[in-house]
Amino acid sequence: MGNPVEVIQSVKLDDENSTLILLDQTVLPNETVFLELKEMEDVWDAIYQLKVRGAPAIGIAAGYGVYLGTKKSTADTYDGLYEDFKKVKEYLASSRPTAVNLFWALNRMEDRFKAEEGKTPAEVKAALKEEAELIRAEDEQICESIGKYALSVLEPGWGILTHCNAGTIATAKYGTALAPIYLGQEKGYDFKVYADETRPLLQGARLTAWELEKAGVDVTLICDNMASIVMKEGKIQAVLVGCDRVAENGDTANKIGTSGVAILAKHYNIPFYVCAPLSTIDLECKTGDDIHIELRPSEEITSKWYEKPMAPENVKTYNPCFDVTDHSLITGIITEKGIAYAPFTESLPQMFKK
Ligand SMILES: CSC[C@H]1O[C@H](OP(=O)(O)O)[C@H](O)[C@@H]1O
Repeated sequence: MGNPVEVIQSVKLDDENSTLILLDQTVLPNETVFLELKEMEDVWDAIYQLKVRGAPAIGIAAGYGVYLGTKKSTADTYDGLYEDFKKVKEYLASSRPTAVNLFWALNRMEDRFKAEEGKTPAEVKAALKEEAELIRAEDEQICESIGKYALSVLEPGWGILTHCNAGTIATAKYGTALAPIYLGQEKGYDFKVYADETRPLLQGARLTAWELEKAGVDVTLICDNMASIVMKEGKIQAVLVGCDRVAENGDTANKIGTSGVAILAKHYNIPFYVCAPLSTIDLECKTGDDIHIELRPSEEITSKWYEKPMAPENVKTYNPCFDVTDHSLITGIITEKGIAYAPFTESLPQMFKK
């Protein structure tokens, strides 16, 4: 039986060489390639191209990225360094709009910068490195805690459907939606995971199936249009998904197709859980209508995975890469502080007070 915790760490800092090391998730499962990035333009591109992806992993990469970008500054005053810091922060913030962890991490790094007011540039840079390392280290503990809370609503031997990839490579370790799978495996829970391939970028086929097979977990890959039949046939006892931004009322933005899975789960009376670190919950967003949904290039639909385009050249396309699952379709939102149940406008803020 494999050991999930040995699954590759997807974001690392090589401070000695001022380098951000990223597992390139766009070439998995066929190649395992680590990118060594020194320039902010390359970090921006890695986030935009989903070379690093998954809300928590994006936040961790942004924390290290803004540290490395600020480390390059030659400013010899606190204020001068702050001007350079803000330029890097604003640049990285423009890479992708939906996953709140990007902005949460960058804002947390700015708060730490401000907490160091009056210090020398060298001292501030050291503090930024420390904060970026804390973001990563905390994420490991957060995901493990989400996994433990999730196990409290699952039974050994259950069929679990998941969408996209909210696994260990999308976080510091364990993942969010996959955390209970890994923790359950260590306890002999013998979950049977059904992974939606998740068109158009196939995070489920390329990443979740790869991660879980590598860890020795029972995983079955299905096309997105098969979610209904596996539920109807009684193969699924729970749905677990990740998230990119949770609004105060519980409306949740996650990979495109998630809301359809939630509607199916409601129809078949199957519990549907969102696994959400508090860093992905945005109480400033009152409802899902306030969440900016990223639109992506047409080629991801028409040609990215094929030697020749599989659609008429220049056909009109629409490629929103997230959708919003209405809070009424969500059984519970599993955080590192506990499970929030409806009414989420009351239960979610309570999670931040624990
Ligand atoms: C714990 S990963 C959360 C979330 O991020 C993924 O989006 P993307 O692959 O575009 O970065 C997906 O929606 C996951 O559920």
